[in-house]
Amino acid sequence: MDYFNYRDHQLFAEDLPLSDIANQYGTPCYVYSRATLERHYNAFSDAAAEHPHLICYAVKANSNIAILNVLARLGSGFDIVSEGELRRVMAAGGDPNKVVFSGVAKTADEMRYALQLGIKCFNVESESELNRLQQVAAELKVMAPVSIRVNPDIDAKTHPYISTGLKANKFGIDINDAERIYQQAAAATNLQVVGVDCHIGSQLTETQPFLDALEKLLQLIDRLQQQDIVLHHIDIGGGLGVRYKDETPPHPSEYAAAVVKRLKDYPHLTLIFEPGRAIMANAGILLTKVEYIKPGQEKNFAIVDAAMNDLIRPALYSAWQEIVAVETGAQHEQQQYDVVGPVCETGDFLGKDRMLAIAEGDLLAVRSAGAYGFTMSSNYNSRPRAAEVLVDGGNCHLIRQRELWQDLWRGEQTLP
Ligand SMILES: Cc1ncc(COP(=O)(O)O)c(C=O)c1O
Ligand SMILES: N[C@@H](CCCC[NH3+])C(=O)O
Repeated sequence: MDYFNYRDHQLFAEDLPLSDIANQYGTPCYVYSRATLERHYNAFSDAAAEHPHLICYAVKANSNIAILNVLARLGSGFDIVSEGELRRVMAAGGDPNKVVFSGVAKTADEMRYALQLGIKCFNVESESELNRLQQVAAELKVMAPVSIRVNPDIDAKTHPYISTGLKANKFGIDINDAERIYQQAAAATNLQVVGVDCHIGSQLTETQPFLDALEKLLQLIDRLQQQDIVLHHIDIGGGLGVRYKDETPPHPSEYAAAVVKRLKDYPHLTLIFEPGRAIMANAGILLTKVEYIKPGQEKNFAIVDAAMNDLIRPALYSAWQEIVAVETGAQHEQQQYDVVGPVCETGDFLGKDRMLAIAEGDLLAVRSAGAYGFTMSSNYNSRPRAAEVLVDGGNCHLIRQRELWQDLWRGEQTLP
């Protein structure tokens, strides 16, 4: 259920027809629904209400500062993976004290910036990173809050490119080494052990792998407690999947409730979630226009003005996202199309073998595009990046203007 629904054969975003948005802002254009993202956030926080918790929205899913600001107003914290993301959180009015810093390659400069702001904790992913953090914190004469991101070696049963909790993945510290690293952290002069963290993958459609990872983390917490290393929070990462086609992931409230239930004997442990996709994917669509219809012997192509540079998920993961006509009133013949973009790559498609009743000039909406859509977009083929708008009831706000031609070569120079 979302706020992108048809009224009289016209697809709306909340109370606005998408065709009006296309007229005003042009295409391709990302359109987000404030009510949808707020509802998703609240589903997590309501279900976890009885346990101390913090939702740290994963900024990488959609990092527009208007989106971050909406979440910050709800009390959200943020999971970041770079100084750029942290700077966005600050620009959006986020609270640095609710920021957790993940990522396998934090630089000394990034650590310095985050320490000066006073973030909640560093999710440390290797022994070398721990040593570097100690050194940087010592230089600044501060204590760095540390949580070890453990790799629990659990199969998230998702696409291999987005599975992160297996021994073969680059993420986190092997759970079997974790105790030793915690002892090292506890003994360090400028590190303060505050928590434990894991993130086993993205687009998970079952609760069980999360509960299996949680179990391993709790066992580790118990072992650490026996060594007088007491943790204040447990961060179980993000990764909850959404319905793109016919997947049946648990609802955020069901998932959060299952986790909270398991933590009832750990009332002192604050529970942290790092959801990205579950909050944003179905809160956004990519609006695009059919430029040409190109019939063929083997395939019909609907060539649209959005491309893999705008939305790379189909090209990168063979991801399936629903594509629908924005207006369904006209009596065009229904045909099977590959919906493709203008980029010079055979892999440039948004969807294959889709039944659509459309004509040139019609608008299409690619659904479930609010997460890992704009943030993974590029300027390939010198295509300015799309506009982004946020719909709030009957109002529409331009939250990122379409890039201008001169943005394409900003910072470049010809030889003297
Ligand atoms: C450390 C970390 N936390 C949270 C997320 C958010 O994941 P998702 O969008 O699947 O909820 C990711 C990305 O997978 C991540 O790498
Ligand atoms: N970008 C991926 C998910 C990767 C998650 C990042 N840790 C996607 O679109 O599905």
